[in-house]
Amino acid sequence: MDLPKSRLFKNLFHPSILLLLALIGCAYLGLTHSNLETQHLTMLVLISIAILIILSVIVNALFLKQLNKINKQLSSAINLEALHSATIYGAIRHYRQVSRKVEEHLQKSHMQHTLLRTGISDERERLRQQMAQRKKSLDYLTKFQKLLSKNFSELLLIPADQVEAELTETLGRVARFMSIERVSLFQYDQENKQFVYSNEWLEEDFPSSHLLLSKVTPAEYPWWFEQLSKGPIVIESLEELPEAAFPEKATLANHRVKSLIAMPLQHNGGVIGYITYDSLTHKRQWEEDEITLLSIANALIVGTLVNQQRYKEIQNARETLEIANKQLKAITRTDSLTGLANRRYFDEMRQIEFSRANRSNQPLCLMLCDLDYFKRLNDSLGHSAGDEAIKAFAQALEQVFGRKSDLCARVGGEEFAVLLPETPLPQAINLAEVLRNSLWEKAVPHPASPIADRLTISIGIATFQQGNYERFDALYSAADKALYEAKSLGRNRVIANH
Ligand SMILES: Nc1nc2c(ncn2[C@@H]2O[C@H](COP(=O)(O)OP(=O)(O)OP(=O)(O)O)[C@@H](O)[C@H]2O)c(=O)[nH]1
Repeated sequence: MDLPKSRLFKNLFHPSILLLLALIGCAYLGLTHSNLETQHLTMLVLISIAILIILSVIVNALFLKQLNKINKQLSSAINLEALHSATIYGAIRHYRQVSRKVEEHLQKSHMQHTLLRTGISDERERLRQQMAQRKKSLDYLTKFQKLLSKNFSELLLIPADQVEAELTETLGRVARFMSIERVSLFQYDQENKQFVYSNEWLEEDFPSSHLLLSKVTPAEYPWWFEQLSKGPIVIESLEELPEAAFPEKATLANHRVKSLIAMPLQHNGGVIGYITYDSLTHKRQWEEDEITLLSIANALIVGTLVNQQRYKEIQNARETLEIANKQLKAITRTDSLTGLANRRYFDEMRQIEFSRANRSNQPLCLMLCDLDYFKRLNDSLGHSAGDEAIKAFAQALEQVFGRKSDLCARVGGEEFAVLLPETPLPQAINLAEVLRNSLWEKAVPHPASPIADRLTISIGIATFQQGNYERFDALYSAADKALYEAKSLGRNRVIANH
């Protein structure tokens, strides 16, 4: 390999060459211009220098050999074409190349390392944010879970007649927690085969679903009800609805719904209702855990509604039973032909009224009425005409005795009794006359009567006052006695037992 001229020139002034030249000069002067002793000393120095030079050449050769070896190793290490240099210069040049490549490699590695470090710190930041987000979401879900379990378990415990209002409040609490603006509950109406709005909670100033839609039939929204039969409907945006859901899309848009969750209320394998949780202000990405928690809440709502339904059924049954009891009681107290009180009820009431009159020291009048020659009416006009005549007299009784406290009863075939609490005798006699005239005015035909062309009545009256009778039976006997007297005196009259 040829050295460039500049390097050749530089090498001529290398210190070792200059030193060699200085030594040769000194040797020449020592050998030519000195005595024998000095010449010997000079020779000794020259021989020493020669040995040193030989040693230096050997060391140099060994160094070069070693250098070549390292050179080969480095070349193969960095995948360069193997260089073979016999000179230090070649080796150094090669080393520079190698070191440049090594430096480039290191720089590249450093850059990669820097990039890697940046990547790791980005990833760490991403993970940190992800963890913070997850923690936030977990906190939210934990609070949500607490809210649901507290509110809905309370709902199961409150009396069924208070559930209606409390359920709306509970749904409102859930809505506020989820930051949504409307929750609506629709329940299945078995009779009309439709879902009917039953409860709704609304954030202020937001439109009610109920005003737009109070009942929904599966025939109108087949897609909706098919989805509900499978599970919750989760809509993040109305745009994602399939074509088959066009009526639903139109209705939801009309209801200003941006996103919603609809939870079916399932019981005994059927859908008994559903709840819609509507976001009206913005599109929502619902969390899967939110839906899971709402499903748990749903089970509690179903339990509440089923309880409430049972309560209503029991209430209805109780009311029906009460009505039936009242009817039964009325039947047992009423005379079927006239609708007046019957003998049994009269017997129940007479003692009560007698005791009351006794206690309050108020007069109590008893009026006994008996239709005149009634057997003859039956015989002449027939039994049904007799029944009609009895009914006509019952009507007259009801017209004359309008006070609630007055008790008119049919106590025998054609015998009637009237109990008049807090009624003095003269007033009772007047009323009896009014009654007698009222029957006369009705002109119920009685062709077989020997005293008139129509049905007439005989009335006997007795009054309990100031303890004049010890027992009701005595009062009754007195009235009966007066009636007997009215009959004896020719009938169609009023007789009072004074
Ligand atoms: N049609 C009809 N007749 C009845 C009913 N209950 C009783 N009677 C009849 O009423 C009649 C009562 O007759 P009596 O007790 O002899 O008295 P009367 O014929 O009214 O004669 P006086 O009372 O003396 O005026 C009987 O013939 C009974 O059969 C009834 O529910 N319907």
